[in-house]
Amino acid sequence: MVTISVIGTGYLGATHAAGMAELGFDVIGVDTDPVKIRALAGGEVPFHEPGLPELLRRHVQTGRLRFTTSMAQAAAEADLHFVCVGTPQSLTGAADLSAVHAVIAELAPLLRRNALVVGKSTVPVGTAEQLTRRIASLIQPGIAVEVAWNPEFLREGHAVHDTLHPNRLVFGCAGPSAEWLLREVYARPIADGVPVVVTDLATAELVKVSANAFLATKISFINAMAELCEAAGADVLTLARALGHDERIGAQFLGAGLGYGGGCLPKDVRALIARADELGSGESVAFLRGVEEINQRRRDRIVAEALEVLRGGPGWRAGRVAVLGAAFKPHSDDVRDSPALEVAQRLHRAGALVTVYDPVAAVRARSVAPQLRYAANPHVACRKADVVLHLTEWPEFGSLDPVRLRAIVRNPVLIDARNTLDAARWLAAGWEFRRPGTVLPLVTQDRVAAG
Ligand SMILES: NC(=O)c1ccc[n+]([C@@H]2O[C@H](COP(=O)([O-])OP(=O)(O)OC[C@H]3O[C@@H](n4cnc5c(N)ncnc54)[C@H](O)[C@@H]3O)[C@@H](O)[C@H]2O)c1
Ligand SMILES: O=c1ccn([C@@H]2O[C@H](COP(=O)(O)OP(=O)(O)O[C@H]3O[C@H](CO)[C@@H](O)[C@H](O)[C@H]3O)[C@@H](O)[C@H]2O)c(=O)[nH]1
Repeated sequence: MVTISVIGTGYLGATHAAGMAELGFDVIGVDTDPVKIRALAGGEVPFHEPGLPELLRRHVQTGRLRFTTSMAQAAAEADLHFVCVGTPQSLTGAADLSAVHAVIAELAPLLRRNALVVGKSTVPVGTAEQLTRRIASLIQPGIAVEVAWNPEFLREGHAVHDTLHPNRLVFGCAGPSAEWLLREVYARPIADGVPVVVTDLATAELVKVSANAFLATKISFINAMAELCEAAGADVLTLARALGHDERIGAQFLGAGLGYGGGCLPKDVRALIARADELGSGESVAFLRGVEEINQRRRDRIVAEALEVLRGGPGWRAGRVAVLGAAFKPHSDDVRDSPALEVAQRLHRAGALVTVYDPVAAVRARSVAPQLRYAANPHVACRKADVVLHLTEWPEFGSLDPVRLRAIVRNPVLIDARNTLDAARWLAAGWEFRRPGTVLPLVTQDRVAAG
């Protein structure tokens, strides 16, 4: 059985390493961050991901899953190396590939036996071919090292499930031996019926970014419709439900609200635009600039609405804003390009006293936005608030008691920027309930039969 290394043990790599151990392989996780490696080796996941601590601990205890900062150890022991390092946005909008190149520069000269290097990081099309040439120039004579691309589609907050039960596997291969080895690694999900798409390196790289660009487009489409609904007095929630019943459209990713954020969709859309420009194909993806603009307008919209409430209310001089949610989405503590945190920071810059509550992301949020106040629970966050903003749809916000909260705030105005709260409950408790792009329950035109 092959031994696997997973290089880069962040959100993707730590989950993938534990997933590979669950599939029965001996796995070595490698990272340059000694603090992260110490935590993982001790069975601690340094971020919030449901189900991952249990999986990690189980396999650290069996000894099947080990962690090290030593690339030499990974090179010596593993036959297959998954590259899972970050590819953040650079100043130009293009992907910053320095970590990927650093891995190859360190790993390739250390290899003493044939190996398969499998990219999982999200990269611009053409990267794998470039790395193939680079590896060939760095390896010892007499050994064969192949490059394959196996993009990852996991969602944060559902990462363990998505790793063990992906909805498809994509293998970008330059030759048959890579495909054979990848089929061995994923034998269990393949036996469970997960479809496999085997293709060339470039197509595999492009599948990943185009999937994210498509998801971003779907979100911006429904947010554009929300703008139109607002202008026309129509209801985007009903519109989305009616659209979603059409199987050709599908109900997922039609959640209108504050728009997309996180460590993937925003940067991958920008990187795709940048790469298409480099390839002389900028025109083909010109619409993605519109997708981005719509997404940015959602944040602008909520900031403007909160300021409007503050200006009209009693506490404008040092208006108090309660922000519910800091993570870019629920079930994650990731605050990379978080719409919630951007709105909170912009209101702070505008002079408001902003207090944020998030069930798990407060520590990370504080490290990037220390100027904001953080509360230990939603009730403390809402104390004397002039406006309450619902910016990340954590399930616990759905069970807040609007009657109790009304007694705590100074001005009972709630902006539900994620469109998931039960408007009727808040209205019945005497709140001014705002939900851009929607018609509030008493006058709803929804005639779609329940179910
Ligand atoms: N987060 C996700 O949900 C997700 C899902 C699919 C794909 N991806 C893609 O996976 C890649 C990683 O994303 P992430 O969210 O896990 O990022 P991350 O920042 O959480 O993790 C990256 C890790 O790589 C490590 N690293 C950097 N340079 C290194 C080096 N030279 N050697 C070894 N380790 C090194 C960092 O210390 C860090 O722990 C990105 O390309 C991302 O687009 C992420
Ligand atoms: O209807 C929706 C669905 C999502 N979002 C927002 O879109 C963002 C991204 O959500 P999601 O895609 O669930 O989160 P990620 O964990 O970033 O996952 C995306 O990015 C990963 C990294 O590339 C990919 O692997 C996944 O397939 C892809 O869904 C979040 O801010 C959500 O709040 C909406 O606004 N409306």
